[in-house]
Amino acid sequence: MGLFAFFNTIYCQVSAAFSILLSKVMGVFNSKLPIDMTAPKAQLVKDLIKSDTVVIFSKSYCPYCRLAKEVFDNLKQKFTAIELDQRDDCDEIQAILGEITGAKTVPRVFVKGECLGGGSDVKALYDKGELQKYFA
Ligand SMILES: N[C@@H](CCC(=O)N[C@@H](CS)C(=O)NCC(=O)O)C(=O)O
Repeated sequence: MGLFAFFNTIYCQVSAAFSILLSKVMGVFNSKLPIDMTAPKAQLVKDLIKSDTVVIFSKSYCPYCRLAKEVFDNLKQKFTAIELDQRDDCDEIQAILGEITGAKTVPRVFVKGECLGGGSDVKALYDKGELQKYFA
């Protein structure tokens, strides 16, 4: 692993830990931030999930997102990546993904509309030969 990738991974781990900590702290004051799943933004996320066989909600600098993309590249399976860090509605979409999947971290990987989890989850499924079954 190169120096940049190493620090990138550390940065991602810290930002993921910070976001989990923040959500726990918020939880003390506000049991759950309201997310309107009937709002147009939630509908947009649902439409994006259905927009391709494989949809990856990603951040362009995230090593786990790169891992997920590599897995699908290895399978020669095309995917749509939505780079949330390049959008103004990044936080809003992550909150909605949190509501839908139970986690707000990136990547959030969907295959045929089903959330398979994050980068490590997809890699584990690939290593076990289970991911391949979705495209058989
Ligand atoms: N085990 C998870 C780790 C994912 C993770 O730590 N992602 C970081 C970015 S690299 C994250 O979501 N940080 C919080 C954020 O960006 O909002 C996976 O494999 O997907």
